Amino acid sequence: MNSNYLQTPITYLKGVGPNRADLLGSELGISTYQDLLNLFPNRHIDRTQFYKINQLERSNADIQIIGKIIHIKTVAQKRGSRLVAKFIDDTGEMELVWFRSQKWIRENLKLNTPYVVFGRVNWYNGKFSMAHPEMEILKNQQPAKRLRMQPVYPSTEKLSNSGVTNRMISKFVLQLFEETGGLFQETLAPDILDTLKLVPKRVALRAIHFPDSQEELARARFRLKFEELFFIQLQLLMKKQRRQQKIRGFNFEKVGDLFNGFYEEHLPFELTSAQKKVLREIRADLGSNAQMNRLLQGDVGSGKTIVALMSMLLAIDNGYQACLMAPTEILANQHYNSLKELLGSLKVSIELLTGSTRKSDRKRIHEALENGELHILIGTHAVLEDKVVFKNLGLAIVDEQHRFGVAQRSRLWHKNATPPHILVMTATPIPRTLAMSLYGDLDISVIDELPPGRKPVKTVHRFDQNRLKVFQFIRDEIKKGRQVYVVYPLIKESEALDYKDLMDGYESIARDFPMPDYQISIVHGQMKSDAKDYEMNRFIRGETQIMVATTVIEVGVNIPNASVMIIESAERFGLSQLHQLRGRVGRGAEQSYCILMTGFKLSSEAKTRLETMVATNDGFEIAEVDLKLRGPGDLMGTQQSGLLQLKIADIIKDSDILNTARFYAKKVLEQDPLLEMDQHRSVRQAYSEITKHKNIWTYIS
Ligand SMILES: Nc1ncnc2c1ncn2[C@@H]1O[C@H](COP(=O)(O)OP(=O)(O)OP(=O)(O)O)[C@@H](O)[C@H]1O
Repeated sequence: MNSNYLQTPITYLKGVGPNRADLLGSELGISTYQDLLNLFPNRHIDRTQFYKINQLERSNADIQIIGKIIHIKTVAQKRGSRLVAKFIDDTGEMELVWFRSQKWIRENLKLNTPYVVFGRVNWYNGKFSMAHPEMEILKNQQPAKRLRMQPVYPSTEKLSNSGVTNRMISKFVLQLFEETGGLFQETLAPDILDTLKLVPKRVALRAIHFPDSQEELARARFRLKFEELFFIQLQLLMKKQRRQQKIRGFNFEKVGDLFNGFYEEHLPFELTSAQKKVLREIRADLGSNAQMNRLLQGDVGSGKTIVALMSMLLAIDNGYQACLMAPTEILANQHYNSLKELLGSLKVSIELLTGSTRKSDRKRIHEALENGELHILIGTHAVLEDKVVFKNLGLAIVDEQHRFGVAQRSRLWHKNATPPHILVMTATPIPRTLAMSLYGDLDISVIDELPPGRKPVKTVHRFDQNRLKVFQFIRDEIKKGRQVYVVYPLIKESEALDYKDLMDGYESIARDFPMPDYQISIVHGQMKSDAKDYEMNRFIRGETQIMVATTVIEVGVNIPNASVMIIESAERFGLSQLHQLRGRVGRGAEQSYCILMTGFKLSSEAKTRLETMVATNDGFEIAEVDLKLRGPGDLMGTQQSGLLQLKIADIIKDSDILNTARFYAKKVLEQDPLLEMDQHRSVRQAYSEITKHKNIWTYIS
């Protein structure tokens, strides 16, 4: 059947008509045959199973029982009356109850006749009862012909008042199968179907709506999940393939004097083997003639900065410029300072460009970039402005990509006629399955080892009541020469309130830690950036011992002497944010501590978050829990990707299917990069429909 047929407006389906079509459109977003076909049921009610009355439990929903009515009475109650029937089977008795339309029911109910009753069971007044059951007379010991597994469509339970009922949708879908004959085109290649024993498309579509058994439903679901993930992977791999074939990158052939000189003379420590491995991967990319698009994942404090710097040196050795873009001014500043320090006496020019760079400096930087005198530019998104023109940008590094989004990444691409190599660094560990579906078009490197000698941060959860003890602990640490962060939550919607929390907190800390013995810095989002810098720098230089801050401090700040992180109202933070914050300590040789402060009242999810933080320091483990708690849609950066609006597969639970799908998508493309072979005809057709409609579920016919 051709795909145009399925684009027929739903109003033409028999029984729908314009009014219901409007309702379907407004309530469920269904406007074509295809939309209806793709409205997969959330679940099915299994009408193949029967209960006995003595098997009932207090809250059985959607169950059916065979029995008969032996007695009917009307019971008066405050408002109106109710009809009560005594219903028995060979194991016990229960009540069937009606509150409305009793006359008609009373007249039609038959005594001592076998019925199948269906509905939700309640426990009321010491008895089981079922209100307003669906009823059907049992003929020849068999229920009359009906669906064995009844589909329950998404939202229809909520919508029953709007006139869209579940029964109606299921009738329309049946009608759709009738009109189309259910002859939907296959979309997968025959050998994949064979090897994985997948059911054909038309069978799967029928069975996802109207299965005859649980097994049939499971096979249909598996096939459709596989298909969904397969085409997502195929898309990502095709994109990557196209990039590698078409877009030639700058070729950084040589490992020159700067890189070698730095490695031999300026490296302040031995690289970890994970850092070395990642550098090898990056070097291989840069010298491969293809354009690099690599995601560098490394847990907090794993040492990404040095990897970034050495990659930039490779660019400069080969006559190109490099830039590093950070999400906040504080971070850009910090990168600039630490890179400058690492470079020491090496002959490399480096500048910082942010929103607060003075006009005259800005002009000088622009000129030096254009004439090629400037080797490395560090900055915020100010780097993306059109006025910023490079002579030959060879490598662009983006720190903390989720703050930038894909659109900004692509602006970097267009800074040259030939796109620069791109390295995206993130400290938010992304579980592998998710990374694969999100960044399948990027290559991934992981620094999975911390520099030696790091002691894991000790994390504890304390209630606000114990604040005095916590303060005493802070005093002791400060006495030992350490520094302390106290962080307050910041939630955009109530900035004023947050600000008040922060200021109250600051005052109370100032009372308990009075000058001149203690000096306190404060940094928050509403401060001007030079004031922020001033306060930051006092803390960095060790002039202040306590830093009171909002989450502006969250990413990337590197002050090894700070060894205590107090997080106020810790229940208000997400897991990955808590982990990021904790990552600000434990960066030096001293034992560090993270103290999560909360009140007594905690939701169970908040408890899980706090327990997870106390139990582990491993960013990947934390990311897995986070993903389970919040779902992928919420994970930073995934919203824009659009890739995760999965219809049937679940990126976490179906990670095995995802891996299989990726394996086969790869295999198909290795064999047949342009999908030209006969055996891939169905895949090719489906793929071109997807790219046309930008939605993998519109090609389904
Ligand atoms: N191989 C190493 N041996 C010893 N110390 C190292 C090593 N690599 C990095 N460091 C030090 O570890 C600290 C953290 O490194 P860096 O700031 O690069 O971490 P990061 O990966 O950027 O972490 P974050 O994402 O939390 O900012 C720095 O003080 C750095 O000098």
